[in-house]
Amino acid sequence: MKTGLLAGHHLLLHRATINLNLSPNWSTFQAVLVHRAPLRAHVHNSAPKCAAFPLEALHDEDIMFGRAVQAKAAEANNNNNKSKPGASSISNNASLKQQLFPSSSPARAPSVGSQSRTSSVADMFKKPGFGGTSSGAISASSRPSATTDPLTTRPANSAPRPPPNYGSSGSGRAFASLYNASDSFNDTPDVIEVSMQSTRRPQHDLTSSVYIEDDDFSDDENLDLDFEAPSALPVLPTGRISLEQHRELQKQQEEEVKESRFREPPSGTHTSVLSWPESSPSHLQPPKRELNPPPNTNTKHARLQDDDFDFEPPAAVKKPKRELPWTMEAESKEEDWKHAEKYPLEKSGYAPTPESKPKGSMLWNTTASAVKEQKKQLKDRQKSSSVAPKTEIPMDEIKKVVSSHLSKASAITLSGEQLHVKSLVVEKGQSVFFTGPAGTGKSVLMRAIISELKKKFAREPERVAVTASTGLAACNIGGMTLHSFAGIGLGKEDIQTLVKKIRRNQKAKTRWLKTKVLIIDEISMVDGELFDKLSQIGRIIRNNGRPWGGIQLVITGDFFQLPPVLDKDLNKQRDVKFAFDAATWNMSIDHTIGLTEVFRQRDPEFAEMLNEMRLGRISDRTVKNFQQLSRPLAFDDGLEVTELFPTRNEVENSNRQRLAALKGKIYRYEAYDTGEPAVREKLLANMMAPPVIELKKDAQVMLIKNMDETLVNGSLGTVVGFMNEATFELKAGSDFDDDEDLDKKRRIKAFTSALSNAAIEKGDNTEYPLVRFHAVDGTRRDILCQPEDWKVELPTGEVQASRKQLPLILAWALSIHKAQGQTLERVKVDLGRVFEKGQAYVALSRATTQQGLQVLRFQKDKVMAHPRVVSFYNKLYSAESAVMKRTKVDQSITKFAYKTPSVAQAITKQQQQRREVIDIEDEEERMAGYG
Ligand SMILES: Nc1ncnc2c1ncn2[C@@H]1O[C@H](COP(=O)(O)OP(=O)(O)OP(=O)(O)O)[C@@H](O)[C@H]1O
Repeated sequence: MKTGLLAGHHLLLHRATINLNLSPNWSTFQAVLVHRAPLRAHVHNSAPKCAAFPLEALHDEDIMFGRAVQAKAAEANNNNNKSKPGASSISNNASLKQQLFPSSSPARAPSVGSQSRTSSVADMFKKPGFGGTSSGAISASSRPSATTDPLTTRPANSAPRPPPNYGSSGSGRAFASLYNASDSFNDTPDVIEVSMQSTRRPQHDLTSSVYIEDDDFSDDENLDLDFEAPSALPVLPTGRISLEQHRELQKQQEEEVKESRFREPPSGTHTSVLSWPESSPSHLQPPKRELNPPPNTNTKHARLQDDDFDFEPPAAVKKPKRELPWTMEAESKEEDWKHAEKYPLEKSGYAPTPESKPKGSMLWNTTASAVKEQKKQLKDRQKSSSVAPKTEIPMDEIKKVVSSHLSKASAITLSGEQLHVKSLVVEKGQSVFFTGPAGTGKSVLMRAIISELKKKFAREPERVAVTASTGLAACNIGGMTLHSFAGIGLGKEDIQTLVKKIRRNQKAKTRWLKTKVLIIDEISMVDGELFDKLSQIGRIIRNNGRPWGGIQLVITGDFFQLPPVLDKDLNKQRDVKFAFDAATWNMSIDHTIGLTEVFRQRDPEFAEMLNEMRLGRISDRTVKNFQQLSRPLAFDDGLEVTELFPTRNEVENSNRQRLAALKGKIYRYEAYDTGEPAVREKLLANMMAPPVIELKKDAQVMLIKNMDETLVNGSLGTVVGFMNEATFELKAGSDFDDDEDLDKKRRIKAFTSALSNAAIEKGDNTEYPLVRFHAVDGTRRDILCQPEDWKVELPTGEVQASRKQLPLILAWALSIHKAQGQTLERVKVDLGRVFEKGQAYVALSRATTQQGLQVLRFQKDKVMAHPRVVSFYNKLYSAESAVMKRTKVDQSITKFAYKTPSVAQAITKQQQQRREVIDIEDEEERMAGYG
């Protein structure tokens, strides 16, 4: 239905651009027209290449870019203050604060942010490349490649870009690398309320400005309709209603439908708010009274996700059930059980009080087999009542109690700088790159952002695309790889071919069109060429001249960690190209933010040692300290040391030996794979979940799927036993704290016993590992690990292979690659075989303390930082420091970052280090030696 609407809108657009004498009643058309207007304007101005511009001549897109900016410039020029050079430099100072490391001064962010955005627009327009007047405080040279040819990049190892001119500021060089904010790329408002005669639109005569080519209609559906649901959607009745009430309601709705169908639009105006594309006319009416608001179910089962209980349809839609779950089997729908199987406690979500039976189940309406079934149920119920208490238990209460018992893990509270980033992304809709040393909470922050964005776009989940550079990292945040998102396969072809490929792939195309926010995790492993390609593809597929076609980017990672994996065949000729080397990097991001508070290592000395490693500037003292960490680790609390190796073979050997050394029965779990046998094996070869996993009691394991906020991919645990689901529920029900309400204990115990019986009767007696996890917030949680699904999607979007397996791997040993992103309390690293830049830093920075770290064969020259990465961060830090000096915000930063004395100390040290970095001009040269 939606597709039909999309195509319809677009068709109207074409009609409109040819002939403006269109019916004014089509509000949706107006919105589309406005949305597309800048593009059409461009099409006119670069007319002869209308259809071919994105594919044949990339520099034409710059023109498009320029045109879009020009339109904005007209607005900006109206504001004299902003366009005067003096005013520009003042606002640049302000914008500098905001854009460099705005996390440093969150309190100032809102006002400064708005100022900076305004000034940056003005500056942007003044660039010669954009066709505006050119006396801006930022010279065009600050972004030479952007204004001439966005895809022409300088050679990987060439000299840094020429420093921009910031007037009197001596620190402008750094500013260049960070100067990203630009209002010229602002999103048009989501709800567009505009007249056809709007003066805000560019002064183009649309009737004569458009060249329509034969194939111009071929991508009619390629519209990004940024609809916003009307503010007043009807609320479905959620409580029980009488038959009369129901009839009354129905009548009322029918009348409304009739009315709205024949209602004439107000005459003399072409302005109207977009309607929800899939809504019936009645949806445009104010909401009906809510008869019975749904119960507020905030508590969760330990294994449930945030919104698990949101699946429940309103009571008026889904028939409330009075029977306890184990008596419902015969009549429950397949979906109910699927869901219940996944989340056992969902079974308890039934209303306890009798409900009037639906028509079909009345006695006089019932078939003989149904009567038989009812008798059976009655019998079952009587049987259960020998276990369950006589009085029926309110299931909501049970659910609440069980959940509160099981989810004891408390959520992490975000720090000030993390909150600031979240607000920039979620509330202000800015494109942000947040970075920082290992352990500064980038992943935690990203998870929080994703969760907020999912809430924000709850009605249109497809608006948020969660991706990461590698499958492993993607798995970590519940997303897909950037390649999969884009539908480009390996992405080796040129842009033109890739665009064709995507257009043939309906799912990928839809993803590109629907996505409003694109999350990219572990950016350090994204190739710069790929970044540029995707930015261009976004512009083409979405028919939008802004970078990435106007998609908001949320990017994180630390370029000092693992670099992109080079394709041995294709990239023999060139050095690694980081995402920040991409020609479109600066223009794609509004804010670059450095997180400074290290959470993983609370010991300032250790944090400093790691920071030296990160920068590749290791003092003799630090070398000595690391060498002293070669002693063996010994603990008697059951948690074993995790060994990190550079290669997979080393990892497998180590795990095999450790398992063999354990006594006890082996439990073997074979994966259930699907897919064409010919390709299945290959596709599933790199999957984190192994084809077979053998476990024993006391085996050390790592969770490879996210369960909730604190039990995440990477959580380490120990197998404490094996049991079936029913036994586990029984344990959960009986194993309460002493201070729990006795009555509740009794109820839960009764409930879980009954559940246990039901499961056994169902014949589900498989024993799964019960794992005691060490959650990321420091709590311990016992989880019965049952099989989960992993899927491999082809670029066509089809699932080509899947695997069902326990979400566990043996974790005495891990590869450094797999360990990226993890926090480990006991780590042993042998640096002897480290071969990649950033590898040693990733490995050692997994540890939380020196006491929990053993390092073998530490050599200074094994610790390599890429010189261009060093240079990139030098610019960030020196730019930030310049702002700090100029605005004297040091004190506020210290205050802002202050948490505990030890952390404050660490922060102060980091600040000192940052200032040191400013003065190491020759450091880059020294670093080049590592190349
Ligand atoms: N606001 C916070 N309060 C308390 N602990 C936090 C906070 N943010 C992160 N942490 C903890 O710090 C540790 C590191 O967090 P996280 O893995 O998100 O860091 P990171 O920057 O992604 O590290 P890396 O770059 O190594 O992947 C985790 O144990 C996490 O629970």
